[in-house]
Amino acid sequence: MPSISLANTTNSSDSKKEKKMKKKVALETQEIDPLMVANKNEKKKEKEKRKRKAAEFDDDDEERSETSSELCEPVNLKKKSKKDKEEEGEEEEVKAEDPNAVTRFTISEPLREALKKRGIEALFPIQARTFEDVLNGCDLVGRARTGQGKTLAFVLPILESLVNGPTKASRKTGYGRPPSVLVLLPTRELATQVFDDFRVYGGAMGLNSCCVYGGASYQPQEFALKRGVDVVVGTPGRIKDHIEKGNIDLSLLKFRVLDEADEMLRMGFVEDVELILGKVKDVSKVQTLLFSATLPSWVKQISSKFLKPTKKTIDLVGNEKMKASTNVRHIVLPCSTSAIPQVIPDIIQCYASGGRTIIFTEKRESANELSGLLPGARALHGEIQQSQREVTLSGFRSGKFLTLVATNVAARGLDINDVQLIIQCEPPNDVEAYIHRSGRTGRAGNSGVAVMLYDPRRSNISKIQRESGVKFEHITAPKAEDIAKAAGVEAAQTITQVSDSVIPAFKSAAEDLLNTSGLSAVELLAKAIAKATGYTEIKSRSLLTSMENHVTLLLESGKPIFSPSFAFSVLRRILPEDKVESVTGMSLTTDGNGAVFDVKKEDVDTFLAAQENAAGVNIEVVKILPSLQEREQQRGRFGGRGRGGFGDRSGGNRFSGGRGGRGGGFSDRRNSSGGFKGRNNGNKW
Ligand SMILES: Nc1ncnc2c1ncn2[C@@H]1O[C@H](COP(=O)(O)OP(=O)(O)OP(=O)(O)O)[C@@H](O)[C@H]1O
Repeated sequence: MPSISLANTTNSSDSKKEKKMKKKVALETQEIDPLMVANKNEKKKEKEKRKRKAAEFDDDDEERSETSSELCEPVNLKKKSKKDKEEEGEEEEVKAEDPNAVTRFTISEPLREALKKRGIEALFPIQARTFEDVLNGCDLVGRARTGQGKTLAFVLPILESLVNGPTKASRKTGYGRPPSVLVLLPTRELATQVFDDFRVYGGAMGLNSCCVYGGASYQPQEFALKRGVDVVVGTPGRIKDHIEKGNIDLSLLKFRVLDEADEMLRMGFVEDVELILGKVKDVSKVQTLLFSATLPSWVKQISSKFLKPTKKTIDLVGNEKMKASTNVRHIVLPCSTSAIPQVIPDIIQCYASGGRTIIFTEKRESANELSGLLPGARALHGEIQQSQREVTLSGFRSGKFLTLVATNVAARGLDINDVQLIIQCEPPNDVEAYIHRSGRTGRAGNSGVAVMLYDPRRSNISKIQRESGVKFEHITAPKAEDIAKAAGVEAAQTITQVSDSVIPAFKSAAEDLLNTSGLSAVELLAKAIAKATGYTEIKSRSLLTSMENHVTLLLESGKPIFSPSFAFSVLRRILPEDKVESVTGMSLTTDGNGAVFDVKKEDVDTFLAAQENAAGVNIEVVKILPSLQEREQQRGRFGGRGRGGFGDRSGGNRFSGGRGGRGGGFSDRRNSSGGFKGRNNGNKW
């Protein structure tokens, strides 16, 4: 059990109080302060910035985006004249000063109203940059960082085109009409989310949409399709099934959209996608749009197969070094597998600002296991029944619980309000996964925090750093005392809210305690608060593996240490075998002159005293974790006596301490699926 219990089943009014309290704590506890206070202040600034952001056109972006526009003649897109604006009144005029104001685009009144209801009065850059091209009939590849509004970048111009624009004339209406728009997405959750945008904004324009995905029953989907819809949103497998059953007729299709295209293709949907796109007889009459935050080069090659040669590319990331969200604090924290369940509640306490947290694991079993260990958390992965997945996601969205433990099934596209913190239990296999996972926070101009846990001996964070352009902040696990302080202030606040009416009932017990305990009233109250927070024992954490009641030591032998086995041999010369055996996490320092490792707190004195047994050997307690060599640098050096396996302290469950076994699942990346193959439940999420 974690030593700190989390009250993460609060409702939204509680969460407001929580946030207030956290700010107070932040001002009182120095280690945590800068993060929280900065977060809050940043948020305020972010809000103001967000307004400005929508208005910004980056000249560099202009240069970065390639365009080829021969076939794309502008239609009906003149900006409003001064006279028009005068007629619409002063308020409209002020908004129109914003170059990305909705009023400056060919967006009709009902759509404008629907946007306004959702608080959108200006387009984000990717939307502003692609709007005219899509409305003009261009095929388009669109790329912008996570959370920058790529969905509306295709939804808005498509709707305008269908209702008032170039595709209006040839669009069929009435009962049994075939769809005009087909949107393909990799996951059901994402399909539902994008469908919701089409439902709301399309509904405002008098257009009908339906959503089709595997795991749900066919009948309602068939019924909707037969009745006739304008927009079909769904996952490739189920859409293919409907096409083959004759439920979807693509003969009058005007738009096809591949959202999160790289993921769809990576998941093994290539054949389904090709088959679906191949069903369109006359491709010259169909516009194809492809959007993602990540477009690996192999996707660009594939896109040239599906999109016209005259396609436009609007790439707001381009060759910029930073590919991940710039609104997110990207943090790494060393942590052994067995310490993960204990460390996560502390990270949430310090970095979630009372908001939602998504924790990513590599495997489904790990998501199940971890969600069982974290109070109030729920799991989401591909093996969970669709109906339950929907319940879980909607519970998370509505704030019924604040911690979601998910596999990559939640990495892409999910847009959930107030996700403040992302925790990745280990570095993902590819940089795209890092970019999308961390992008579940810091959306639409808000700020967020992404913490990635790693084992220095096994993980390679510099590859992700290099490829994503992220400059990671290195921290160690929040200190127990700070967490206790934070939790204590929260509990104290809760106690003051307890009704005075309970006092008479508990007064005599309190008096007895005061008279017999030998403690002062303040000391007793401190214990009561500790009990209330579930934090009855202060445990120290090691800097290297974040394990409770362990201490990180540095070994130097007066000459370079080339391998962990050499470090072990030095220890063996000066310490009994059982003490050497108890060492965990042996890692080499980047300068090659030392090795750091964890020992049990009660063994620290033995290790420090042992240095007297050999000249030139120095052992000391580490105050600040030095820079460590990564897996690549240490590869092949862990041979010595089979030591150094990641799971060497994993026992019964994959998170708890104890010896024996690699632990599998959570800890062993070599057991992981190594790819997302197959459709629907065929993938390993
Ligand atoms: N013009 C706008 N003004 C304010 N908010 C907006 C605007 N456009 C989109 N949003 C909001 O921004 C959030 C992120 O949008 P969206 O999910 O489309 O991002 P995305 O770029 O597709 O992200 P990802 O790459 O993670 O899928 C949504 O909550 C959306 O409602």
